[in-house]
Amino acid sequence: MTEKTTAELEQLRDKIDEVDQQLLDLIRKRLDLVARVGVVKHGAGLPIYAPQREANMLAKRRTEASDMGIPPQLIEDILRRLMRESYLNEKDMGFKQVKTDLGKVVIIGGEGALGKLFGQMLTLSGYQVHSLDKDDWQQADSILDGVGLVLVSVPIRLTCELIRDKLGNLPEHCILADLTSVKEAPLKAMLETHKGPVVGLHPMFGPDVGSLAKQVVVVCEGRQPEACEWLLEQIGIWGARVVQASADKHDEAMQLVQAMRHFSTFVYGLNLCREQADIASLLQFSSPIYRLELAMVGRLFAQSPELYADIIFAQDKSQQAIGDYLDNYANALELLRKGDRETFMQWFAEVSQWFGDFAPQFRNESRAMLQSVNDMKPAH
Ligand SMILES: C=C(O[C@@H]1C=C(C(=O)O)C=C[C@H]1O)C(=O)O
Repeated sequence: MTEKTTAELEQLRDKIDEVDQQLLDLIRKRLDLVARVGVVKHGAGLPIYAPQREANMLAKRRTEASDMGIPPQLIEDILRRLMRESYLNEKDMGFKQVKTDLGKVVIIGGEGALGKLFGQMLTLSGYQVHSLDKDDWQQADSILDGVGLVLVSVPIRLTCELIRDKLGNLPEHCILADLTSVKEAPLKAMLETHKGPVVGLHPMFGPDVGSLAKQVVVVCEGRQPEACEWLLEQIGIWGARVVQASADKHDEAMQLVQAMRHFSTFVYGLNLCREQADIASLLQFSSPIYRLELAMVGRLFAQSPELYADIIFAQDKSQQAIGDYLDNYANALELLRKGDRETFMQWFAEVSQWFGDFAPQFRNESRAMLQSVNDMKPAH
């Protein structure tokens, strides 16, 4: 069905089209300038992401927007979206190589998605990168000859055994690092197997990020941190923030951040499936927050069962965290069964108070997210 229109409306729309074309010209101009920034940064070895510059620029544009009767949040949204594009653009220019006399980088599991991403970033930074996968172990000696960094990026359940079985003979100066999402056990395996520099890394993002700008990489110190410093600087140049943590603290946080989170998402999906929910009609009735929630649950099941089984089953201690969740769920369900609204509201207030300033902060952050979920809804 064609939409209704009038001659006057069409005239105005022609003018809007002209303005949008001017916007395109301006965006092209901005992208070209950003590409030149990429070249300059590459030459000077500067990080792709410049938070101070962004904050200053956004503050100025917001004030100018206000003066012009434009909502400041509108220009901020537009600029943030453009800046996301800048990171991708600047990335293609390559990055400064922090360590020029490293020798080879060998990524074990370099054909996996995360291994590939790190391989790409290292190659863009001028390193000679080789991948060593399942079928390559006969040629391991030649692949590992002259290696300066070994990056282990294999499924969690294989990591420790692989380190112990295969990596006992690395050159003493070589850095041994891993990208596993638990840290205590792999770090222990690396320290026991290799005598040289060791560092544990956990990239807190999936392989589909496009650019590392603003992403977080957790770093757990192993041995000879001074020998690993260049690697952290290199990751910083890719735009990521390096967060130091002890392996046990990291793993403890992961019980909630990963194991519990993914497990409850899994159960949510399992429940929808077993209840035979009709997703298409749920979407029709969905509010933005429900759409976002369904998207977060659904995206889990678009990925590999092994990956999530690995993360959830990796730590025995996760059972405790997940068990506690079940207890709280059962207790809350009991209130519902008894019709005890009073206690429900008391608990609610207790949690609100405990969230403190985070509660309003999250409310603001989620408002912007929910609005963009609504913007992205397909036409019906
Ligand atoms: C273009 C730059 O790189 C990044 C992108 C920016 C942008 O698109 O305006 C601003 C700051 C940086 O995070 C820059 O540093 O100026």
